[in-house]
Amino acid sequence: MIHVRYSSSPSTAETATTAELREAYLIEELFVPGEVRGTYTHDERLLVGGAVPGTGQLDLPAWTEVLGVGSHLERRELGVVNVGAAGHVVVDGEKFELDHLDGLYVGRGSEVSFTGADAAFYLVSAPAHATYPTRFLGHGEVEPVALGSADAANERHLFRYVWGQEVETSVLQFGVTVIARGSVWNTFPPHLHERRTEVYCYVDLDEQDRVFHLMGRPGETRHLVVRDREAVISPPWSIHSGAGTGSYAFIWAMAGENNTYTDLSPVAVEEL
Ligand SMILES: O=C(O)C(=O)C[C@H](O)C(=O)CO
Repeated sequence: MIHVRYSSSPSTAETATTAELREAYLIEELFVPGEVRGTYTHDERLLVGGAVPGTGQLDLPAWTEVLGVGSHLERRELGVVNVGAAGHVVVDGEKFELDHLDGLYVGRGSEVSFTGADAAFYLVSAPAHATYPTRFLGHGEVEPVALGSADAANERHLFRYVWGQEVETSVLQFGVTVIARGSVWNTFPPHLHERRTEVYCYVDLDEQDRVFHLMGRPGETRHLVVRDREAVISPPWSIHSGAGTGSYAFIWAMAGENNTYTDLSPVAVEEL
């Protein structure tokens, strides 16, 4: 099953009701046992999905009605992060074992399938102009960048899996940020990147916890209340930040004009 979201202007968000905001930017029910589900956004033509194989095997769907191709990666590259227990991703016959929060980059042109009784794979694909090698990205093998502080309640570790360095991609960037125990804030102070769209997928929240995700132009922020394994589309004009009621992590993924991680504009707290 695939859904399509169209691009929106900041003024649409500023006059939207809570229900309209959620319909436009929040992605719910991505992870359903026995299915691969996807949402395609016209913002940078990013596609995010969830694959929950259960006892069977799932193939990455072509979603021809939306992508216009016979195979999903005919014109795209793919990022995968396992948000469940250990499972396998098979790429052109080669089997990769992914544990919780391990990642995989898959280059253009490959065929992909998923197995793992308790695995849940988060997927993000973007248009690609070239083919780059598939790479396993072990969560434990990536040196994290430490950000924030306990005093500011924004201490966190940013695991950059694919960020325009080391692993070659066309436009895709993604990684995982883990909030330290006792801290609540992600991406604060916030930033914008006019040349890229980003999608956040919040994971590892307890059932009763929520993240209050901040979005919108800096002077006109709105919020979305987000549960475990839900994703939020962040268009180029929107900040993307949040505070959680308990511990959590999130997968960030971007595509756009370039794959230069540092091409962003900090937003001062005074501007909010
Ligand atoms: O906690 C953070 O700060 C982040 O994870 C920031 C993301 O990497 C991001 O927004 C990239 O533009």
